[in-house]
Amino acid sequence: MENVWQEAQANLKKVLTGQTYTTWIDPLKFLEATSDTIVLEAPSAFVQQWVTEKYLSMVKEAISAVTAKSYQVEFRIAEPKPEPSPQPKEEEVEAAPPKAKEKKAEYVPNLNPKYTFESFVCGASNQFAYAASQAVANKPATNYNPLFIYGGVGLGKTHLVHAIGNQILKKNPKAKICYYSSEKFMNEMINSLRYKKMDEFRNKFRKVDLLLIDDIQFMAGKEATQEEFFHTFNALYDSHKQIVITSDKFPKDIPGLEERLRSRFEWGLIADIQPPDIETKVAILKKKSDMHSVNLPDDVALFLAAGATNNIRELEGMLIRLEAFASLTGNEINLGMAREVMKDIIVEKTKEITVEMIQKQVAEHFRIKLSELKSDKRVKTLVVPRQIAIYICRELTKSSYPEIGEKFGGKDHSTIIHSVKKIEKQLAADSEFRGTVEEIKKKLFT
Ligand SMILES: Nc1ncnc2c1ncn2[C@@H]1O[C@H](COP(=O)(O)OP(=O)(O)OP(=O)(O)O)[C@@H](O)[C@H]1O
Repeated sequence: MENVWQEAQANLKKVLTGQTYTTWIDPLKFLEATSDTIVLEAPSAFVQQWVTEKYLSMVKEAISAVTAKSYQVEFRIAEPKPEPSPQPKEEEVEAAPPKAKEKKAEYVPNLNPKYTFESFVCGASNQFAYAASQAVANKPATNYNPLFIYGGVGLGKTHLVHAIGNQILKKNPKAKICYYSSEKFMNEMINSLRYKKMDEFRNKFRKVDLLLIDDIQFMAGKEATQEEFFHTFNALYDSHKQIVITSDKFPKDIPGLEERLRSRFEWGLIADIQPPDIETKVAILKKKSDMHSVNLPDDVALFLAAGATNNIRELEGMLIRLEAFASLTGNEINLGMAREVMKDIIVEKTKEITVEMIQKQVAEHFRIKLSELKSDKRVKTLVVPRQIAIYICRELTKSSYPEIGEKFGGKDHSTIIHSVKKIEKQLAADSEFRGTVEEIKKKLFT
């Protein structure tokens, strides 16, 4: 299987820019494979996170192109070297004076600069967590300490936590900020125990201004880690330093979390992130495509948002797949391309939409009878809805012009073509009209 990964890498090299390949794909090493999963080693949690977010679907596709079978891809972070990661070189020099050590690299903030408040789309589902994060970033360790953000997978917890860090860093470039996943906290603690460096480990965390701990639920059941974290928490809290914690669950619902930690997590503010509504998903897609300087038409954004799960990471994966396809083929993104590229991913939703559903939705929207919509009556109040319905049928179903004509009271295909052209023209010229058509389509998808 190692060969498979090498071949997949070679294929990815052909489609990615040199820098992207060298930075993200080349460092991934094959570790092992089962009948349905390939495990790769990432050199750091950051690389793992980035690849998962940006290139996972491409990686999976590259593997399945070689094996003709689809595999899950899992990552393992490379074992930390005996010296803890943020300042390995410093720590090798045992004799170096402690102050010099601390100044140099102890608090190099491992924040993703792209995760900022500006790049975060605020909607009804995440408004509370967003506002709480901004409050903390503007006045750390004042009102909301700790800030505990919880929500389902891929809903933006990590993004918000980095945004807090980035914002604080912007105001105070010397701020000592430490972002750790609870897993990394545990691994580093184990290593420090093993190499008798616990004092260093403790000091590092206890001197920070802002401690960001992601996915605290992984500490569940790990008593020694919780004990250590408990002391870190107390030390920081007592010296009025801000702590931000994320989890996939409310503190009370994390099994195997010690009571004393749980109660501390409830001392500050607990803010939840709910699954996004369709408008927020569309807004996120539009923002991400703008950031990539890619033109994503509204109807395509709506199609992706309606077909995606609530996990924004998956939504981003779809966008990246589409962008990659458009760039590799040299074509503009449009709805037809999106349906083709997503056909294995968004199967259900596209199949569901039928001519009958569209007719019903349009008739309801314009408050006319279904029989009137299909009739030959030439009054404007019927002609426009009819043409809109025909246009949407052509766009969202696989029906041919004659088939659509048949379902609109036996109209011939030239009438159908004329209707589609008419609507296309009006869509290009009239934004209010575009809004009406989008609204009808949105109702069909939801
Ligand atoms: N509201 C949003 N606006 C812009 N991007 C978002 C938003 N919510 C999530 N994302 C993006 O979705 C991706 C996944 O988000 P993130 O990693 O923060 O989720 P998470 O809740 O921490 O997931 P996990 O539970 O797996 O740790 C990131 O690329 C992030 O930028």
